[in-house]
Amino acid sequence: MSSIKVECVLRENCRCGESPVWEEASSSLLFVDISSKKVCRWDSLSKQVQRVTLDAPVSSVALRQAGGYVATVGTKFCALNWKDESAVVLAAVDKDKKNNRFNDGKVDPAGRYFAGTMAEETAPAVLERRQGSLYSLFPDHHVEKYFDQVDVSNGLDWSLDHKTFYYIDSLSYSVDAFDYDLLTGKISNRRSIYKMEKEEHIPDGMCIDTEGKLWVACYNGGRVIRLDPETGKRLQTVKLPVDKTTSCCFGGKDYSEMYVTSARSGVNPQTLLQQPEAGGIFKITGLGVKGIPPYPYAG
Ligand SMILES: O=C(O)[C@H](O)[C@@H](O)[C@H](O)[C@H](O)CO
Ligand SMILES: [Zn+2]
Repeated sequence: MSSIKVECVLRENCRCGESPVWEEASSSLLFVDISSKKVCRWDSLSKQVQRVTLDAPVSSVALRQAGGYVATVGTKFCALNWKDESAVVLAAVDKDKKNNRFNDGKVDPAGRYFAGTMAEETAPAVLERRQGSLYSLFPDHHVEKYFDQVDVSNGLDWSLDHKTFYYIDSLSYSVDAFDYDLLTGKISNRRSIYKMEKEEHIPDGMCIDTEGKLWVACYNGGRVIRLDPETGKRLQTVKLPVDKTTSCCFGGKDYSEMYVTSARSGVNPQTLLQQPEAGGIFKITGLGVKGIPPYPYAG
């Protein structure tokens, strides 16, 4: 008997909600609205939202060990001071690609901030292809580039033993794995561990659970799917009441709840009537599996 419950906890009307991150210290969910250039923090206790608007599309946010946050803003890795709403540039990438911006990002278990880029879209999933690259910002603020030729750099996470890096380039319709060397931050041996089914549409954001299984938000698919990276099999599908589900993370008490972001951009007017919560933040309870706390950026 399933007791899975999906509820819209915040009707934020995000144009492109992304990068949900649980901040345990404040019982809050951080997320971004990329095209609105906003970082948001939803307090799960008071239900209040604080919003900080930056001067360029902000595609991911992460905790910072020193306090405050880091975010990918335009093509820059930035430190974000929440109180005075200021962003300080730590490093810039893709300087020769004026039409590029960062997309999804996440911190690795050693405190490096990984994020990839893409060409700006003219419509959802319509863009100049192979313009993106994957980077990471080390704690000393130097940047390493892993590879280029990326279409839409998206979901990423690490296995529980830190020996595998999982990565999604959305338009490949594949979830990939690499061997990961935590000590050096190097990746190698790329392979696909899951190919999307037609009705699952585009793989977007991703997170891992305490059993080492991957959860992938399916853009246009209105669902999150649970994958076994060892067997390459889909284990579970949880449907949401909006099509453009963009990313997911665990949070809440003991990381037993899942939070899912969504997008409103590109949803046509008729669909919006049936999906008024498009662009909202959803909470899934009763999954029976937990997540792990996000790693903070160590620099
Ligand atoms: O949310 C993101 O990661 C991108 O910025 C979005 O624009 C969509 O996911 C993309 O269109 C699907 O490929
Ligand atoms: Zn994404």
